[in-house]
Amino acid sequence: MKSGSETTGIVLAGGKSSRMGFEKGLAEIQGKKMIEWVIQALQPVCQHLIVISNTNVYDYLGIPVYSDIYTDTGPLGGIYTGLKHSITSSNLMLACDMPFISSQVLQQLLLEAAGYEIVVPSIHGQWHPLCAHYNKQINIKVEELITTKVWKMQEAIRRFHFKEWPADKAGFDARFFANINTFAELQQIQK
Ligand SMILES: Nc1nc2c(ncn2[C@@H]2O[C@H](COP(=O)(O)OP(=O)(O)OP(=O)(O)O)[C@@H](O)[C@H]2O)c(=O)[nH]1
Repeated sequence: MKSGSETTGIVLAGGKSSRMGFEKGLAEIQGKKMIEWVIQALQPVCQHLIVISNTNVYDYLGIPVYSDIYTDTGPLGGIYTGLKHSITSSNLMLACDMPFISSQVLQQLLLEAAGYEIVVPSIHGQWHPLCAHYNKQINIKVEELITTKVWKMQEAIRRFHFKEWPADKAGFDARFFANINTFAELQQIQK
């Protein structure tokens, strides 16, 4: 394990992208792929970066890509695989379809992390568990939840010592946390 002050950025890109119709991390917004926007935001605040995906389309990024240990278990399965491969206690989990996230939000989230197993940002009470801080030590319990089919993120998070961080009260608005799921949403953004 690396020193306590280091953080791993874990990009979740192992979903089916069925609503987008193609691998959504590769969708382009202002000349850059969504996953590249996400990595750009993570880079200044993370010493290590990994991607969790079940294809080789992200190999070109030049950062380690790992495939899900438990398949078809949704984001929680991706979180498990990410934490398993992480070599730091501190981990920023980020979905590949959140291109508007910023380093400033992530930096602030890191400052909120001490003393909790999970810190989940919220905007007007709406949680964003796929842009959140996770301690590696929770992974044994995450595996238990997966194998007992507790796959819903909110239900899973409530089993841990967690904190909700109201990001709106810190001056960040919903746009930072927007995720792009459909081709129509992508076209709207590209206009
Ligand atoms: N590693 C991994 N990531 C996942 C998995 N399911 C979803 N994700 C990621 O979690 C984020 C949110 O995923 P969703 O949009 O809910 O699901 P999706 O399967 O990607 O997309 P849809 O098929 O359109 O629902 C995205 O970054 C996904 O890549 C999974 O089984 N494994």
